[in-house]
Amino acid sequence: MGLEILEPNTCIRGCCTSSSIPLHLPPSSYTLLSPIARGAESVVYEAILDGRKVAVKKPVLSTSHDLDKLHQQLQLLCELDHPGLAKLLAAHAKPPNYMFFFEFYESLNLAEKLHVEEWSPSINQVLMIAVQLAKALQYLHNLGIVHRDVKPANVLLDSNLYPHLADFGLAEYKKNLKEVSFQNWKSSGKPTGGFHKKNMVGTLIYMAPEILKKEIQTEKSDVYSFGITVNELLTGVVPYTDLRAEAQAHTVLEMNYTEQQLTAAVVSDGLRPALAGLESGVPASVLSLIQRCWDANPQNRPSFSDIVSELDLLLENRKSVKEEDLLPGKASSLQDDNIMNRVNSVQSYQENINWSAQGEHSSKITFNEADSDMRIWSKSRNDALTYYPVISWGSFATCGRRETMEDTHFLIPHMCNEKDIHVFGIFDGHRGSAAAEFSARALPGFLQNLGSTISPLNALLEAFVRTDAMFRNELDSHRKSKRVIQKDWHPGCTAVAALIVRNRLFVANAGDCRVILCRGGHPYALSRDHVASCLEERERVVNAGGQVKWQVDTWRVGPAALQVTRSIGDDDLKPAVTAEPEITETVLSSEDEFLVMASDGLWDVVSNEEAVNIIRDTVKEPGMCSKRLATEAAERGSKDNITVIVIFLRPVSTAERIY
Ligand SMILES: Nc1ncnc2c1ncn2[C@@H]1O[C@H](COP(=O)(O)OP(=O)(O)OP(=O)(O)O)[C@@H](O)[C@H]1O
Ligand SMILES: [Mn+2]
Ligand SMILES: [Mn+2]
Repeated sequence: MGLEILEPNTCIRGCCTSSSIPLHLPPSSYTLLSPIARGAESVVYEAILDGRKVAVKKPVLSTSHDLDKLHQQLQLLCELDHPGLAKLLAAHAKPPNYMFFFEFYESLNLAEKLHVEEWSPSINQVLMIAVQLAKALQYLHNLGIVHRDVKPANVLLDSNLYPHLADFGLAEYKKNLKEVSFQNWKSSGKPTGGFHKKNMVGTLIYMAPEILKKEIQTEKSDVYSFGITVNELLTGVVPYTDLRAEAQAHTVLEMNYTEQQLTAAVVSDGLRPALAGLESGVPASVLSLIQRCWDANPQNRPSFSDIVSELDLLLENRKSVKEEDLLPGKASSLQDDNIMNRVNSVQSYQENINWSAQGEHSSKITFNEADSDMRIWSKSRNDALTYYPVISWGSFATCGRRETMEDTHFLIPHMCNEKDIHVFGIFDGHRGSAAAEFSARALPGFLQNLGSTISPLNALLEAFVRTDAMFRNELDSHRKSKRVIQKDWHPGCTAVAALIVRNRLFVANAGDCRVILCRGGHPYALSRDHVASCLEERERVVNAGGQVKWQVDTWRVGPAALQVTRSIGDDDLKPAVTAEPEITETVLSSEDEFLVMASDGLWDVVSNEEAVNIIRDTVKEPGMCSKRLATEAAERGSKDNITVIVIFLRPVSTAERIY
């Protein structure tokens, strides 16, 4: 088998030539099958060429500039021959159908492999891929070529999971780089991949600061992108998202960063993706290499020949442990497997800790002394004269546009079989859902146990504080028992609880969930948002020894860059980020219509007034009202989890229920 080269083997302009790659093909020699990818600048098809499966890239040509670019890319591709680069087999370089025929790489691109297939490579697999990529880039740089679009989506894997760098759409000779304006770059630097969820900024996240600053780029810009890519391989996390890294959730997440904000943070604040953790078994030398690769100053970044020799040396050392396992595509070395197995089992255990059950259990064991028959908050003598609300309740919770659900809630009407005592709560987790899951069980448990001994207000206060202490305690003991290995994992949650004891309503809040009361048709906030943008809270945090900094777009607390200033958990930020709630007490009367409790996913996009208005024209059924509010918030673009509880405080007429 072999493709015939028809002389003269040049493109129509005569600028591209090759002695080995055919540059025009008779239509009978190939068959286009289905498209496999559609970019802004090309469509890639599966195809058969001379009996063999290939990938055909058909550039979108809309301007003469596109044609110039195509010829430039073809000239470049004709020059290249390296096992780490996607191999050009043939081209059709004549109008009207310009096509590039590439070797077909069957195991997806690295971005899909990591984030769609959720592949987690062993450390040795990462190192193998890194060194092959580095060699391919070293080869390019030696030819004076800068790739300028190094990212996982442009790394194609073959059946052995051996990487091949593809997509030379932005590649340039270094000597021409000065003439390439940022404008050109930007127009083709579009986001890739359907899995690339909403607030991601595509290619931007792999771009070196000097490019973002629109300064002149050098081959060291590829080194930066390489560093980001290798870290993504190790963490499995799309840079600057919390896709799979609970540990960094609040840092960049709340975050719906705009492109400008992210750019500003990368350029001026030195923001980088969360570095892979040592505990995952990554050699420290690799972490240091990644950090040098993404150094803000291009001159401090190593060259690819430095990178290749460092990685080769490292692989050599690991190889001495067990020879044959280092072949590409094969399982990692024994030693590595042991580490990885341990890590994996520990990680899965960590994920498997049932925080809800732990919460339930914790609130029980500490209070076995409490008498379960004791009545909570028993009536005083003149209670007969007071107004009692007649309640109905409902809730709706959705993870919205987020990948994971970190909100939890509980509904406990008629607590301890008391017909006029009810309690409801919402917890909005961050850096994972552990704290929220734990608290949704522990907090009402504590409250019930405390009910027979102290006032409702003090019981709420105590329940918050104890839930927090108990959660941090549990987390600590899991850390000690090595069931939680990520030492830097500090999950937390905000919490709000509404306790109705006959005609008295207590709302306890720590964080940015909110409760409003509709009284006489008007909304009244019964809680205050505890966020660092609130001056009073900021001062409280600072006085308690915490650090508050303006970061990117708002005030944030501590290295974790938390926006909330009170929470359960977050043990890295205690005591400044306190779990002590602010509590309001309201005496209910016949004027009071309903309560709306919700996580910030609602309040970010729906005002108190709007919430009241929406309920006004919704069927008077609390579950429906909750759902309506959450749906409205989602439609308005809330990017967060949304939990809503609606509690009617007086009977609604049948007519109102229907209309
Ligand atoms: N040789 C190949 N074998 C298998 N799949 C391929 C091949 N070439 C490209 N693809 C698939 O098509 C996708 C797009 O290819 P490529 O990056 O070259 O095109 P592009 O239009 O420049 O894309 P981008 O949107 O990244 O600019 C790749 O991510 C890969 O999934
Ligand atoms: Mn691409
Ligand atoms: Mn491209």
